[in-house]
Amino acid sequence: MISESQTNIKLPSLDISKPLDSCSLSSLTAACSEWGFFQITNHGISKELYDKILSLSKDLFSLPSETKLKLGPFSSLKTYTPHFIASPFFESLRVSGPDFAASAQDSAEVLSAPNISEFSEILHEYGRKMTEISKEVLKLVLMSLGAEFEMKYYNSEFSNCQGYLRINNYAPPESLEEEEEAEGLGMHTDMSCITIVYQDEVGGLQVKSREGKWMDIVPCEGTLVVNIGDVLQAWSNDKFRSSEHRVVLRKLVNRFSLAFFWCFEDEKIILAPDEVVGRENSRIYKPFVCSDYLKFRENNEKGKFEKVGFTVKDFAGIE
Ligand SMILES: O=C(O)CCC(=O)C(=O)O
Ligand SMILES: [Fe+2]
Repeated sequence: MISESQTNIKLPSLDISKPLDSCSLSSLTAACSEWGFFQITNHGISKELYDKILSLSKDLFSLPSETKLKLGPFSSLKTYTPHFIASPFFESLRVSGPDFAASAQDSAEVLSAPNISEFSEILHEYGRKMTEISKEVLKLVLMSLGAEFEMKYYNSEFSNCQGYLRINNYAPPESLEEEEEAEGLGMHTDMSCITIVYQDEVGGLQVKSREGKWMDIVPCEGTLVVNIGDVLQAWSNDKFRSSEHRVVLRKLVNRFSLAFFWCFEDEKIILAPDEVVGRENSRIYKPFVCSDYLKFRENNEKGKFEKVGFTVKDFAGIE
């Protein structure tokens, strides 16, 4: 169990329904390099949509473990991560794009879920919307390097990105005392380009500062949390930071989140363009194939999320 002092951080909140002014862009630049986290508003995902996914997903998560394990690590679909893999208090269902409807339907059918077509339709809608949001947000992140970077590199480097969603269900141990916390999801970095999280009002998401202090990312209604992943950190030659983060749970409070990962295609060769590195800086990473890094992480983690020492720098960093 954890007991450390935490502090809140104030991340910029960008209204993505209108063009960003130069002030917002510079706060985005600062947030991407300092925290690797920022927030977005006016994204078009309604609370109703989230609540519908929550209610349908709760039905699935409340099925008996034997049923859910039909989608478990040893089944053919492998869309379900049971308790005790990432943490004892975490389970998750993966819905993959680009055909989110088909992916959701396949899992729901295996579970003989009660509302298969509703589940499939609602995830189609969420996946489609998050795909559009991810593209827009990635463009903004590139613009934060300078206006020309989006024009130059968005189409050539990022147009084959793909998304997948993790529906995360957290339940703290019953034995937890009043002031105690449990790790719902251990410290890790994401392997994506960017991740967009819809967290509920419970809170518990924390990011590690450069000084090693855990900081709370306090939920705010209507606001999604965006973070930079490892492959974008490498592509940006460390101009953007893929920060370690985790989720802590408090007594008797369940938590539910939707994490959407926007990733390079498997065969993508990740290499920071010279212009991104900049003449005055040296190159930090060797070129690498995206799926080789994902395999490196999987093999080294033995099913776990975290483990320091297996970062993109360990994998492709130039000494
Ligand atoms: O549940 C959350 O808020 C974050 C989840 C997360 O970090 C992840 O799934 O990678
Ligand atoms: Fe994460």
